[in-house]
This record gives sequence, structure tokens and C-alpha cells, in this order.
Amino acid sequence: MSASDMFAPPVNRAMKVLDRSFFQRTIPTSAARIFSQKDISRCRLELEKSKDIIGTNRALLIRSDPDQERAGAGGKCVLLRPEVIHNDPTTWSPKLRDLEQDGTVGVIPYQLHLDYNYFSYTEIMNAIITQSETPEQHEVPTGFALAGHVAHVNLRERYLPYKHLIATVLADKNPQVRTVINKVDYVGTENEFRTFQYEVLHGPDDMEVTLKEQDCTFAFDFAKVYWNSRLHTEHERLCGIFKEGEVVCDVMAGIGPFAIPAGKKKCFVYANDLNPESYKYLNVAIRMNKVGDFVRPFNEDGHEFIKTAAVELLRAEHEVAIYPKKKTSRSNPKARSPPRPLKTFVQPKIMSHYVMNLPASAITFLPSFIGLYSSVPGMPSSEIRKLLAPHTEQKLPMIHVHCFSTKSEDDVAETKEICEEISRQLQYEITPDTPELQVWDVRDVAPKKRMFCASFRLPEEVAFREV
Ligand SMILES: C[S@@+](CC[C@H](N)C(=O)[O-])C[C@H]1O[C@@H](n2cnc3c(N)ncnc32)[C@H](O)[C@@H]1O
Repeated sequence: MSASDMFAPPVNRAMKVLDRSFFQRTIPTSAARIFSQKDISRCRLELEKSKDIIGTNRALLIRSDPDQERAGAGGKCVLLRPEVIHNDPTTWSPKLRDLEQDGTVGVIPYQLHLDYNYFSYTEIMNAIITQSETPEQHEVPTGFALAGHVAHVNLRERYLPYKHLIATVLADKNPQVRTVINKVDYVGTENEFRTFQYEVLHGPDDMEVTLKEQDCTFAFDFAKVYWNSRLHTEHERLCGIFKEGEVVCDVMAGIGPFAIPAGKKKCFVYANDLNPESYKYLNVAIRMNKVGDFVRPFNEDGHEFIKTAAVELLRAEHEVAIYPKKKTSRSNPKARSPPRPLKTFVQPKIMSHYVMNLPASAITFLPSFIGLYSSVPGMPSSEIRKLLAPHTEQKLPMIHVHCFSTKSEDDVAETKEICEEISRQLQYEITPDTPELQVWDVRDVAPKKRMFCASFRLPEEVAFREV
């Protein structure tokens, strides 16, 4: 038996309901009995260096002496590799021999007992699930997305007979997980709000989750709104691009994973979502994170919102003064006089960024940008142009639109295809060589499907086109 087989749990292909007590293994090995307590750490270090120590860092290496009397007196031993035979010094390293010769340790037999708590999720699964014939399906399902205490798995059909078992072991081995759900794929249930049908595999049907992202707190009902923790790097990436004092328009904001952190870094945010439940929890997030001065929630259709938000911003007068943290001092009456603001942020009249994270269809929202500034009631285009470069520092907004495409090594074909689709929608040519264009590879979503974010500056011709 190889060393790795020796540490693996016993196999049971018939198990359909988890029996934790089945997973027991006793490994006959050896241990170095340390005669004096003061030598424990030195012996451990030296035996580690000489590679006599047992090759697992999951089991406690220093144990009570197996002899009851010695254990009662505080006697300890260090576990050694199974290949070290207690009564055959030819299997010992020179270091172990030295330690034994000078009376520091004695080498004794030791029965190492492993149980369910020792084995990992993957080891338990490999012991239960029959390996598939095809090597690419060999792996046991390990992936899950976590939202607060809810783990969300997406099991292939072949694993469905084991679904409750998988969920229970997953929860056992991940202490933050209380509920495990499986996405149920009924054809046609992918709705516009991007919520999904699910079944609870383990734990209570409690989908009210609280979690943190980018140091912001979100509390929401995972069954009613869209949330994907796997997007956290994309949320961070775009928020990293936004600058303090800029205006960001988040057209499909969900519960605010772009909007709330952007507000926290003192961007003015127009955050919108069509799902009334998302709007509700967006409001909750605004309150919880105290970003009400900077983030305004809306519950409209994004097609319209792209235009109405731009017009509303042109007319809005809003500024936020930041005050030093209050100090109340009775002895110093001056402290009661109104403090002077540390800084005042005046809301600009033009959006700096539009974010559109609805990858299946966001590109088709682009026609809403055609003539964005050409027909604002009561405001001629000439007046709006004066708010923009070269008259001011303000440029037309960057548009960050998410989309799906195919997968290739270098994304060249995908970039070209995405540019062509943007051009079709705007009736204006955007190419991979257009200045400021970036097509960012966000993440793989399926074997042949990848999510991208195309960023480009709204062309002047499009914004002021007469329609
Ligand atoms: C993929 S989710 C992204 C949410 C959020 N931005 C995030 O990163 O988690 C897309 C969101 O678009 C919203 N949505 C769908 N159709 C919409 C529309 N026509 N207008 C505005 N929002 C829409 C959905 O309710 C959903 O919250």
C-alpha cells in the first residue's frame, strides 16, 4: 500500500446517506517517545529536518504517550513515518539513531487513528462516488459559490444521486456554510432579473444572507435578487477605475456591488435596477453603508434610464460637504460652533462612467446613447458642449458594457466580434484600434463561454447625433 493510499479513507460505493462513523482508519506507525518535556520542540524540529516525522500536516504531530501511566505524568511522543519500524534501526535516519543512543527518545509502535474529521471533502467524495470512465469527468464536484452562509452548487446530472450527501459533507467541511442549494435548470426559468430556481440540499431554507465585499456590507434575500460572489474581482476592478467626485451611472446595479463601494469612495452614483427587490435591497445597502449622500437609487428600465439619468444630472444641483469627525467638549465652548467642512464635493453635470452588467443583453441597450445630448428639452446642444472638453476638463462618459462571447487563447477574434456588435448597435465604427477601447476578459462562465467587459468612450458623434 502506498503512503497516500494509507492516509485515504476506506471506500464505500454503496453509501447514499452519509454515515460519518464509517470513515475510520488505523495506521500502524511508530513514534519517538520523548523522555524529558524540555526536549519536545527540539526533537520535533530535528526529526522534521531528518524527515522521520509523519508526512501529514493534518494530524496532530505531538501526542500523549500511548502508555497510560506516562501520559498521566505528561509524557509526549512525536509521530514518525510508517516506514520507520520501531524495532528495526536500519529504517531510522542517523539523527533518530543519535537521539535514541543518547537517551533523548525511545522508538515505540504507535496506532494512529484517523476519523471523519481528519479526511477532506475531496477524499470523502472520492471514497463514495464511482469514478467516471471519461477522464475529464473524473473529478468529484468541488466548486461552489458562497453568498454569506449559503453555498450554491451546480451539479451535473451524474452527481444528482449523491446530491444530499455532497451537500452535507460540503457543509461539514466548510464551517461558514449553513445552507447548500442546487440550481434547478428548468428550461425557460432564466428570467430578466437573473434569479434562479433552486432546491435546498442541506440546512434550513434561509436565503436571507449578509456578506461583505470591498469593505461594504450587503444584506439581501438570495432567492429574490441577483448576486454572484465570483464577480468580486470585476467589481473591484471597475471601482478602482472610478475617481473621487466623478459621477457613475450603474444601469443594472443589482443590490449595488459597484454602486455602494463607488459611493464609499465618494463618487456620485446613479444606481438603477428594474427588479423591485433589487431596488429594495439597494436601499438597504445604502443605509447600512451610510452612502446616502452619494448614491441615489432608481427602479426603472435601463433603456430609458440611460437617457433620463443623463438629463436629470444636467439639471441637478448637488454637493456634499465632508466634515471632520465630531468631538464634543464641554470645557471648550468653541467646539460647539459649526465646524468648517474638510472638503466639498460638487456633483458634475456629466456622467464619467456608465456601467452595464447584464452580459446576455447589455450591448442591445447601446442605442439609448444615440442622441443622448442632442435633444435635451430646454437645453441646446451648444450649451451642453460648453460643459465638455475642450471648454472644460470633463470628457464624455466611458461606457463599460458586459457581454458574453466565445473563448480563445488570445481573445483577438472575440475583441473584433464585440467591436463589430458595438458598432452595429451605435451605427458608428468602433474597432480594436479605437483609442481608449479595452476588451477585458472577466471570467470563464462555461467550457466555451467567456464574460467580457468592453470599455470605450462615448463618441461625440453618437452623443450629439440628431435623431
Ligand atoms: C447580472 S445582474 C448584475 C447586477 C450587479 N450589477 C452585479 O454586478 O451583481 C443584472 C441585473 O440587471 C437587472 N436588469 C435586468 N433587466 C434590466 C433592465 N431592463 N433595466 C435595468 N435593470 C435590469 C437585473 O434585475 C439584475 O439585477
